[in-house]
Amino acid sequence: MGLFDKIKKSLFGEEEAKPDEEKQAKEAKELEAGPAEKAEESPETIRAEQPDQELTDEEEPSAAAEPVAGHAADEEQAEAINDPVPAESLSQEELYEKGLEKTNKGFGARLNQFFAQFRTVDEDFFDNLEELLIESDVGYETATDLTTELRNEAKLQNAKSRDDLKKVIVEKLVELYDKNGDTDNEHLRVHQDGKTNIYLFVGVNGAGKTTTVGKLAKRFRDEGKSVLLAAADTFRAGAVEQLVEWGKRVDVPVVTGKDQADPASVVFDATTKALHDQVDYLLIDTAGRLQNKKNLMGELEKIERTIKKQAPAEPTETLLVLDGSTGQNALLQAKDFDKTTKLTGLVLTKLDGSSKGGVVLAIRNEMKLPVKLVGLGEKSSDLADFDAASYAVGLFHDLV
Ligand SMILES: Nc1nc2c(ncn2[C@@H]2O[C@H](COP(=O)(O)OP(=O)(O)OP(=O)(O)O)[C@@H](O)[C@H]2O)c(=O)[nH]1
Repeated sequence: MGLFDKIKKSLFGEEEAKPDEEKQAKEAKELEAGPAEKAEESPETIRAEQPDQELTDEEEPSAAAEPVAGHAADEEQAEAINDPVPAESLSQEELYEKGLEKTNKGFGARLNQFFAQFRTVDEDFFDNLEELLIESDVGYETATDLTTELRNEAKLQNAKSRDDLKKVIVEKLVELYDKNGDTDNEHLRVHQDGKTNIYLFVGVNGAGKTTTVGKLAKRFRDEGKSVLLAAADTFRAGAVEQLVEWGKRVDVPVVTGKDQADPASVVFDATTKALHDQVDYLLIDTAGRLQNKKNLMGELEKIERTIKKQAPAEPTETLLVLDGSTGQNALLQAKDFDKTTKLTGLVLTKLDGSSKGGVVLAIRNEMKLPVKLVGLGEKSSDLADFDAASYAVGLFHDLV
């Protein structure tokens, strides 16, 4: 189903589900019911060799994680990981709608309020709309483009009432996202020749990297793929344990190093193992860092070099994980990280929180970077491929 068919269906309703929708719903169901949710046996934890920092079997794992900004306490995280299989499986549209409830109450409610103030569509209306869009973090350029397009469309469709324009806004948002896209880089890249796919996850503290790696590992395991995780976040105490816990839950081995070990050495060992064992996916979790701290960013460069040296290719994906509630700062993060490690896409997490949502458009418009995955909750099943139509409709479902 095309993007606009989806929007139309959502806006105007449709009696019958189309075949690909049914397929999506079925796939979602299968994903939820996947066998890997409860690991019966602990998978391997592979300790990376640290020639300079030998670790004996007797050594205790690091102390419990200090809560870091954006992090729940350990028990809460364990609880989130141990989510029961939901009684009712959700289709992608339902997952978005449920996940975006809070965002919708923020951004959508503000738009609703705005529409309630204006009865007629005049210049004043468009000026105020532009302001509201800028405040909603879509970015100045995007807000201006969008308002110009809406002005033209309003003329074209002879839309005089505010209600006429509500639907046009959603359509235009999706069109704008689509227009700035690169059709060859919309979804997660996967090697077609059986080579190991290496996904590197980067981002600031607490953005949701470890959680995303865990959720994605579950998805691939449920698809019957072989997966290896690399715990290259040796900086935050507790991060390694958090990933090992995910590994146990989704039955995937994890390569670890000692706390404070050189993350590049963990990546080296993990890449060697992944290539040797010909696993389908190697997912690398890295430490959170401030994008403006040179030495930390240098560490990422080293990790990237390590991968390239071993697998004479780029990482298949270098994904920047962004907290959806960060607003305009997300755009700055994307620009800074892109300078250090060439990004191939974004993961937008915590959209179930009160994210302003608009920043997706700003990043897309300015950096031409696609959002590939979205986090819509803390459970292992709360991960979806980004879908602009579902996103826009989820954002505005009270509005339309
Ligand atoms: N509600 C919600 N919470 C999320 C989502 N993704 C991650 N979280 C939570 O956000 C917190 C931080 O997530 P992590 O995955 O540990 O973040 P990180 O980027 O690995 O953090 P560092 O290791 O410090 O760099 C945890 O409490 C997660 O449970 C999401 O999509 N929705």
